[in-house]
Parts: sequence; C-alpha cells; structure tokens
Amino acid sequence: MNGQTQPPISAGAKLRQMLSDPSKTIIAPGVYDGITARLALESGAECLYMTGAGTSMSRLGMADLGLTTFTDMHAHAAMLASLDPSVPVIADADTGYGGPINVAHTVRSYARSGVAGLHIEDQVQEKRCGHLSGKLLVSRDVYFSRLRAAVKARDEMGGDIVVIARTDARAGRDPEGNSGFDEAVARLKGAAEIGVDCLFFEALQTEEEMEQAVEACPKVPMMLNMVQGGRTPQISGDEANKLGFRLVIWPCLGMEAVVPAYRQALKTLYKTGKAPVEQNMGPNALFEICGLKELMAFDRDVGGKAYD
Ligand SMILES: C[C@](O)(C(=O)O)[C@H](CC(=O)O)C(=O)O
Repeated sequence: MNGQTQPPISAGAKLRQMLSDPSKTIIAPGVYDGITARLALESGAECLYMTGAGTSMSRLGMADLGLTTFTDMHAHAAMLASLDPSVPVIADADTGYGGPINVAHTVRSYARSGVAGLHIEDQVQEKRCGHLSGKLLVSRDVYFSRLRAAVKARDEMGGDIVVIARTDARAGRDPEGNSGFDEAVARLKGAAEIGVDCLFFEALQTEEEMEQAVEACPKVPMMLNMVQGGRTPQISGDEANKLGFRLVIWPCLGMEAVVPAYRQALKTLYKTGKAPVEQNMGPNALFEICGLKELMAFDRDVGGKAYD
C-alpha cells in the first residue's frame, strides 16, 4: 500500500473485469479525503468511490452545487487513485466540466492518473446533489454528445477507464419538460447504445423501481447509489445483487460517520477543556494509517538515515 508498485493489469481493466461477473456486486464505500481512503483500504475495500459531494465539502468547504472544477476533481481523484493502485477508484466527474472536448479531456486525464472509472451526468453546469429537488437537465442531444465524447476518448486512448452514464431524469427535468422514470430509462438506453460500460440511474425511489430499471436496461451493468437519508431506500449488497445491480456506491458513508463524531468531540472539548479520553490514538497510530512505517522502511532500504 505505497502507491509505488504498478498492478499487473490497469485499475480500469480490473474494474471492467469485476463488473462483468453477474454473481457479484461490488461494494464501493465513499471516500472524500486521504484519511477516509486509507481507512477504507485498511478495511479491505475492493473498490473506492470518490464522492463529488464530499470532494466539494472537504476541498472547498462548499455544498455540492457544481462549484468544484475539473482541476479540483482531477487532482483529488489522482491522489486517491495513487494510494493503492491495485484497488480500483471510481470517481465522480459531474457533467464532464463543459462541452464534448472538455468531457474527453476529463476522461483522458482521469484515466492517465490511474482512475478506474468515472461517471458523467445529464444535469446542467449549475448542478446539485442528485437527491435535492429542482434539478435541471440538458436535452437528450447534449447528454448523448457528452457520452459520445467520453466513449470516443476512452476508445482512442491506450489506457482503460470504465465510463458510467448517469441520468438525473427521475427527479429532474430538461428544457422541454421531459422528466421521470421513463425519460431516465430512455436516456440510459441511449447511453447503452453509445457504448458506455455501466449505467447509473440516479434517485430511484422504490425497490420496484430498482427492479424495473435493471429489467429495462439488461445489456449493460447497472450500479446503485445508496445515499443515506436520500431519495432511494437503503438495501443491502445482497439485495442489490438479487435485483441485478453489479455495483453499489455509498458516497456519504465517511461524511455521515465523521460529522457526528467530530461534533461530539468538539462538545467535549468545550465542556471539559480536554479532548475525549477515548480518542488518544497518538500521532504514531494516526500516521500509521497513512503509511508511516512503509515510508520509513523505504527510506531505510535506500540508505536514508533520517528515520532510523
Ligand atoms: C453520488 C454523488 O454525486 C456524490 O457526489 O457523491 C451525490 C451524493 C450526494 O450528494 O448525496 C449524488 O447522489 O448526487
């Protein structure tokens, strides 16, 4: 886990292989920074999901309203993908950050940085979290040109990256007023024809809808987004597998765990004047999460003396 060793196959190829097995459903915990990524890797995660919402909140201190740029998202994804190249990282790529040539640039840049997969959606640039109300979408034409750009960039480059088409049509509307379940299915069917590798039906509202969505788009693997407290009811990985989903992301898992814990620690600090006693891990144990021993061993191995 040192980011130095290249795996035998690329992260993208590995993810593609994992997605092709219908008997398995990949579980990808959401990570939003180096610490949560390291903790997920330590837990044995088979795949990581870089949340755009978490990236916006942790890098910018801002809500998920399309404020993160390509540069923010790419740098974050590249850092996460470098920590353990043998574990595929799927990263949010929002709208692709512009027109078709921007989308292609995003796909190439993510792939060259070792990101295994990315998703491109059909919201307008002034986007928002998929589980908020009032989402506005681009037309099918604009969406499909984004996806064609992503697929062409994937195909033209030597590397490999899994292109995931996301639609927000279930809870959003385009300039002609097209919206809802059927519009989402039409968009995902179009995406499948364009040649994307995986489908992301955002904000499914019931288990029946989950079943119908998978049935409606049988040719391409479908993923499921489990946002705690969001529009989609929570189901387990096994249940998702029975319904036919090949991948489940839990984007907010880290944020939902950290926010109440840190709030509680702050309360204790102000009340007692000290940090909570059960939280005395110490710097060594903390840094060990992020490779302290491996980094020092590397230094020693090559004759360094600084960390003897
Ligand atoms: C998946 C998602 O795009 C993300 O940024 O992680 C978000 C999650 C969230 O904001 O709750 C989404 O579903 O839009």
